[in-house]
Amino acid sequence: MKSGHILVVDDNRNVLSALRILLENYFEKVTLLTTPNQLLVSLREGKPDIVLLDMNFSAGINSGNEGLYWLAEVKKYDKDIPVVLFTAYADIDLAVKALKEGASDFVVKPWDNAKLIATLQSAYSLRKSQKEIKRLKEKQGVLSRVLNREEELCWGKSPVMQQLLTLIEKVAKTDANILITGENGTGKEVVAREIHRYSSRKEEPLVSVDMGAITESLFESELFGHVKGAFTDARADRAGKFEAADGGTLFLDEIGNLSYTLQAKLLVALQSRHIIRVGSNDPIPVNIRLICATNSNLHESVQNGTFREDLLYRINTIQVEIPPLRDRKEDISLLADFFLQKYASKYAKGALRLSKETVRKLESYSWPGNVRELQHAVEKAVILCDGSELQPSDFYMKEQSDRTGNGTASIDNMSLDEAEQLLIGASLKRNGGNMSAVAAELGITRPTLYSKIKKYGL
Ligand SMILES: Nc1ncnc2c1ncn2[C@@H]1O[C@H](COP(=O)(O)OP(=O)(O)OP(=O)(O)O)[C@@H](O)[C@H]1O
Repeated sequence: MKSGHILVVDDNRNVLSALRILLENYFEKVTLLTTPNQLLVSLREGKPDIVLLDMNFSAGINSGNEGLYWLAEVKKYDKDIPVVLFTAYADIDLAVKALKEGASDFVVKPWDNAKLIATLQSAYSLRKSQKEIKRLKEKQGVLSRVLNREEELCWGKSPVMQQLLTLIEKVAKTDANILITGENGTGKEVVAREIHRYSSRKEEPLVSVDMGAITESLFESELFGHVKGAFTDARADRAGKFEAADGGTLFLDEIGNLSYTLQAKLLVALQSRHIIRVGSNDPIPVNIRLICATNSNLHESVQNGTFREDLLYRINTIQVEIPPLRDRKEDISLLADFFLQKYASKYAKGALRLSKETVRKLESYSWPGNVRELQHAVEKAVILCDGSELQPSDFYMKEQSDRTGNGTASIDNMSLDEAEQLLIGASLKRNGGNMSAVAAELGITRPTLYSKIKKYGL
């Protein structure tokens, strides 16, 4: 099917008639102008996709200056509209000048029909791609505004969290690589989103990759993309997360779980600021701001040879440490109240409050699963409570000894979920939080382990 609108400007009526007959076979609409004086009006009213513009209009003057003048006028009106120039003189200097000034291409008269059509069609394809990119960028802008909308958060009043907030605001404005550390559930991902939201890249995407859930074989394709035919399932070209985050922020969660071999591949991409899609040889430049998070001590991992020192230095220009909830007890009641209001509204429970004894119980618990565990505990209590004041009995927290495997918990009366939770908790403790070791010990994959940790708020 024919598509596209071409505007042809030439003062030779014979040329125009010949072009009309030729071009109408390929384009949906062909507009002809015998003088460039009407060019801007035609651009405004007709909105052509491409312009085919003669270089010389005044009889006897063949300097090409008229063409260059009108080329500049078109570009002033819309810098993206492709302009193909037509000249009777194969003047290479003029062609180079016109291309430098923004012409998409150059055709010499008398023209060869096939070449002229090929030139115009490629200019039209360029126009279509530009329009598509513009449309996608607008869509992405809308989406990122929706996704980056202010999240309802509660930071608490502890000095350590206030300092953390100040640090977040300060570092967000720079392009420095940031390493967020903290136990599971402390809010590392929340902090990464906040840093992105306060940064100059906030209109661009924040792309998260869970390194704990990514398999060794899919790593390169997920991060760097692939070209069609690179492997059996690669049915089309696909961009990876680096490209998706171009202009924005790439958040690599659980970076400590990346194998040594893959760490080297990641480092190459970070150092060169280029990626190469699997199956291709062409480097693609990427402009990303990197934020990583981990619950392990990467300095220790460097010491014991499981994490590359050069990668650590590359990713932690600034380290943001989120303290565990047990070390900021003054925030527990605020957070509990915050989640209480959130879930009371979600589950249409009316006004709810925590009794004094309940607050005491929450504050004296050690919250090994941190904010996530508190959030789950409050949600569960809200769903199950009857009155408007939540009592200690509405909160079921296992003694920490149960979870860590140090105590004398018996599995006789446990559900399958509880036993699983107990086993994972004990293994995590034994292995000092090393996910690979825990997964190996329990005979499950790292992604499975990871999803169970999330599920139980461990
Ligand atoms: N300041 C906060 N205000 C409100 N909710 C929070 C806050 N911090 C964390 N949360 C909530 O706690 C849960 C855990 O947060 P998040 O996923 O950011 O933690 P994490 O440290 O990245 O966890 P993991 O190490 O398991 O990936 C989320 O549901 C999040 O919304």
